[in-house]
Amino acid sequence: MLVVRMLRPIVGGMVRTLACRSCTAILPPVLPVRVLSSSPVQTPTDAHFHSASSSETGPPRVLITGGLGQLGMGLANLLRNRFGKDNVILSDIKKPPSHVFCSGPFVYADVLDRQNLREIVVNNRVTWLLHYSALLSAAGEANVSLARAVNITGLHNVLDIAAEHNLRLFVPSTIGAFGPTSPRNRTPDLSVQRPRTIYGVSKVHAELMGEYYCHRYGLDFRCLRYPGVISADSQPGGGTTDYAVQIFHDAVKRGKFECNLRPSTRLPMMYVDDCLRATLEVMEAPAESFSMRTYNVTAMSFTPDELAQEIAKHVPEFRITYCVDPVRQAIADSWPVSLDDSMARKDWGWKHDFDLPELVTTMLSLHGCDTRIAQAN
Ligand SMILES: NC(=O)C1=CN([C@@H]2O[C@H](COP(=O)(O)OP(=O)(O)OC[C@H]3O[C@@H](n4cnc5c(N)ncnc54)[C@H](O)[C@@H]3O)[C@@H](O)[C@H]2O)C=CC1
Ligand SMILES: CC(=O)[C@H](N)C(=O)O
Repeated sequence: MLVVRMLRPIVGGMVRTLACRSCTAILPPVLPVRVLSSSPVQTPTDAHFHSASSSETGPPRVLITGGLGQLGMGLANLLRNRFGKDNVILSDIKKPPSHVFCSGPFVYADVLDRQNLREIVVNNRVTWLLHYSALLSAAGEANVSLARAVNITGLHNVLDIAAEHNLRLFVPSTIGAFGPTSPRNRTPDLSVQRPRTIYGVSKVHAELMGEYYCHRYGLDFRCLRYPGVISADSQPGGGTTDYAVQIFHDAVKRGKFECNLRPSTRLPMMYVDDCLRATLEVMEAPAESFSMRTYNVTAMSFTPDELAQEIAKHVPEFRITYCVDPVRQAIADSWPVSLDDSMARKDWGWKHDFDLPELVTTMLSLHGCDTRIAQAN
C-alpha cells in the first residue's frame, strides 16, 4: 500500500510553506506529500526526514559547530545571554580552554561524523543549529582535500540532520562566494558567482544546497554572506582578511605591522558585534519577512592603507610595511570591494552600528590602548 504523509504542517487547510516569498513565486511549489513506501521516487535520505513539527515552545536549544574558532565563542556568549546558558551548546574538534569549558555546555563534535552529530542533536533536543565549522580561504588553499571534506561533506551531514530533525539551520557564507567575474562594486545578492577558491566553491555549494533543501523539504535554512570579520578576543583561522585583525594587536604591542596584502586592497569588513547581532536577528526574523534565504550583509569597506591611517590617528608612532603574500593577494583581488546589502536592510531591518572610526577606537581600547591619550599627542 502506498503511504503518504504531509511533508509540512497544514495550517488552516493550507500547506504552510517555510520557503521565502520570492522562492515560492519563482519556483513551482514543492510537492506537499512525501512517499514513504518503496516507491521509486523515494530516496533513502528522504525517508528519514520527519514532518515538520512547529510545536516547540520556549527558547531554542542551540548547537554551534566549529565553535572554537574566531566567531563561535562570541556567538555562544550572545545566544547564552538571550536564551540561557544551558540552552546553547558549543562544539568543536579542538580541546576548549578552561574558561570556555566552564562558561557553558561544550561537546566534541566532528561534522564529518554524522552519527555522532545526530546523537548530539537528539540527546540534547536541539532546535537551532549554527554551522560554523569550515576551513577559511587561505587555509583551504593550503589543504584542498580537507577543505572539501569539512566544507562540503560536513555541510551535507549538517543539512541532512537539520532536515531529519526539523531544525532551523544557519550557515554563514562569505564575500569569498563571489569571484573575479562577479560585479566588484556594491555586489548584489544575486549575481555571477564563479569563485576561484575551494572555500568559495564550497560556500556557493552551501548556499545552493541550503536553498534547495528549503524548497524541496521545507528546511528552515538561513544564510548571511559575511564580509571580513574583525574581533579582539579570538584569533582568526586562516583567512585573507586576517590582516585586519592582527594589525590592532601589533599596533598596540609593537607599534608596527607587516601587512600581507597590498596597501590599496579594498575589501568589505564588519566588526564582530555587528556580525553576531546580524546572525541573531536573521535567526529570529519571521520566515515571512524573507524574500530570499541568502543575504549579503556589510558595514564598511577599507584598504590596509586607510586602516593604518585611522590607527595612526590614535597611535602616532604606528608604522605599516608590506610583504605581499601572492596567494592571499590573488584571493583578495578576486573578491568584491563592497557589497550591496540593501535587501537585508529592507526585508528584516539589518543595520550596522560600527563604521571605520568606531571600529578602530573599539579595537584599540580592547587591546588596552588608551585612545584618548594618544589622540591628545
Ligand atoms: N571570520 C571571518 O571573517 C568570516 C567567517 N565566515 C564564516 O563563519 C564561520 C566561522 O568562521 P571563523 O570562526 O572565523 O572560522 P575559524 O577558522 O576560526 O573556525 C572554524 C572552526 O571549525 C573547526 N573545525 C574544523 N574542522 C572541523 C570538523 N571536522 N568538525 C568540527 N569542527 C571543525 C575548527 O577547529 C575551528 O575551530 C565559517 O563558516 C566561516 O566560513 C564567513 C565570512 C567571514
Ligand atoms: C572573508 C572570509 O570569509 C574569511 N575571513 C577569509 O578571509 O577567508
